Amino acid sequence: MSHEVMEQAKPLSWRPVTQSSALSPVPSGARDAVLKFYFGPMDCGKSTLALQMNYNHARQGRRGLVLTKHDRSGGPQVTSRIGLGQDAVEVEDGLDLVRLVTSYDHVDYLICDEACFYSVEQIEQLADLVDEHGVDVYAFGLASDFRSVMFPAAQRLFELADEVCRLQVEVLCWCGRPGQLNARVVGGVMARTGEQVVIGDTDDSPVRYQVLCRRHHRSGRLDEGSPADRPGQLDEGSPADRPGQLDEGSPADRPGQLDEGSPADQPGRHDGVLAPAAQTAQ
Ligand SMILES: Nc1ncnc2c1ncn2[C@@H]1O[C@H](COP(=O)(O)OP(=O)(O)O)[C@@H](O)[C@H]1O
Ligand SMILES: Cc1cn([C@H]2C[C@H](O)[C@@H](COP(=O)(O)O)O2)c(=O)[nH]c1=O
Repeated sequence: MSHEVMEQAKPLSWRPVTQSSALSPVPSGARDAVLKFYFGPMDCGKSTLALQMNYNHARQGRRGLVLTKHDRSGGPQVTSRIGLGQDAVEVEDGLDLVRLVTSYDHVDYLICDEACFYSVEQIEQLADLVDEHGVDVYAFGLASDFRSVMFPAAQRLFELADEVCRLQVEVLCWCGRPGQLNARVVGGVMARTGEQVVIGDTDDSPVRYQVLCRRHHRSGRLDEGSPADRPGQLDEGSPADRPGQLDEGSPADRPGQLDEGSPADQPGRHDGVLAPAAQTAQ
């Protein structure tokens, strides 16, 4: 273990258990270790839950490490929009997580925020830590990017985790449906191509992210007033465009009934930053 890694690896969480706690102390190795992945769109409370879980494990006398990569704050920390924060180990490219953890005396659990940005190799190392070292791993992150394509690390977590859990704290699309996917909005237009990783927020920056339901992520409609940005997609006038207003006759209402000719009908087809949809809405 290099000196540099040891320097990074300070944030070991542990608190003496006190009588006033409602939570019982938990002995190390009380059960099989687990790999859990909590996912959801931006702003759905992933980092908040990560910090809460760290707090609870630590106050039950367990020793944990908090890891992150590319937190919006720019520092090696986990920050939540609700105002909580905690120093963390930055998971640099090439950091060996097994070596990191085994350089400590004893670690019961890991909190891994922004796990979607880790390498696939690092996800394998997390599984090794669970299976061979009895360390509980709680990973948090986006499942998919702005194109609705899975991050490689998230995909590996879906494949390997003992449990995956979709978080939803009523982060809604503008239409009222549950927010599921993140749009990247560049100069007011939804991007369909670009770098997979661009750190940002859901504020009103020139490059920002917006949480949408699947329907409006696919059609590219960013608000009630804007028409869809893809040919053949639903627009404001369509009865199928609001929850509870589904029109049985509309081809877009049913999985498997989509019109093959429409680019938006084919998952995985992302044809560039589309023109604002005045040109394309029906
Ligand atoms: N002032 C506030 N009061 C209550 N909850 C808040 C406040 N600010 C933010 N939140 C909560 O924090 C959530 C975002 O949490 P955060 O952990 O930053 O999300 P994520 O890591 O998934 O992007 C929001 O959905 C909201 O529930
Ligand atoms: C969709 C998407 C997001 N990102 C970045 C933007 C933010 O910095 C993080 C997500 O943070 P949060 O804790 O979930 O709010 O991911 C990205 O780089 N690429 C994308 O496609």
